Amino acid sequence: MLEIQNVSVRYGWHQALFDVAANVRRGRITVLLGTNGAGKSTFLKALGGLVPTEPGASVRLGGVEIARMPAHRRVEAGLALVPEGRGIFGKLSVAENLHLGGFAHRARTDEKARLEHVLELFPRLRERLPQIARTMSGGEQQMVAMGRAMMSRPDFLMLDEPSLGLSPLLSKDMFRSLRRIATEADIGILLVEQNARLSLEIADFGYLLENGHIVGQGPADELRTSPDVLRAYLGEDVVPG
Ligand SMILES: Nc1ncnc2c1ncn2[C@@H]1O[C@H](COP(=O)(O)OP(=O)(O)OP(=O)(O)O)[C@@H](O)[C@H]1O
Repeated sequence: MLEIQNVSVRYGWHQALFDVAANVRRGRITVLLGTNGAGKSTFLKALGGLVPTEPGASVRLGGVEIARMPAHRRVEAGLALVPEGRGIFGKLSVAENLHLGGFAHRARTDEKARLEHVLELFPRLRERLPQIARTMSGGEQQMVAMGRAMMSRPDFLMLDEPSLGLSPLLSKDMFRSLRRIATEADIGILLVEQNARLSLEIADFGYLLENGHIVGQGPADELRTSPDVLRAYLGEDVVPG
């Protein structure tokens, strides 16, 4: 379990997150929904150690406090982030990108097995290993980014808008891969998504973030039919009664 409490973030005078708390379970998909500027990316960066949190934050991964660790040690502890815009190394080959993902100590001993696992999850990457990453299509680059994160042998995987720029068909494929990663590899997934409809279809649990505050939470199938969620995130008018 990833147990998050009291995460507050300030950018100078602007406070982006206020005492955010959430739990992410292994083998499950947890989605964080929120409108533009709600603080979703900030939350993932704070958990990954890429932006500082205010004193009092607690992030426990399998019982170990990681909130004051630098980013690379959080990866060693088992937390991987696929940032918005994917963050792959465009000039390097697919194989080199994957190799860099396996740099964590926790993954080094079994890099071959890790690579095999990643190539089973994303078979298309196998035939593209020598290809320069930036020449891949958007969907393929997303696979490289997810594959690279998986190479660090994470217990928890955070993804920031993985469906951005993908066609509806590719988004569905990508969400299906996430489901497999969660279930087959027993990894806890924390997903930030604009695509509320698709993400609530595959998620187990969801949190709603607005202006830096958690304003709702519940099982994904309940959120899918909640009038507040329909109105705010699915752009649907709710007929009274
Ligand atoms: N480096 C920064 N410096 C100052 N303010 C920032 C910085 N990064 C983000 N913010 C502000 O913090 C708030 C939350 O931003 P964040 O990117 O986390 O939102 P988001 O929910 O991910 O939005 P989106 O869906 O549009 O990507 C916004 O008001 C944003 O302008």
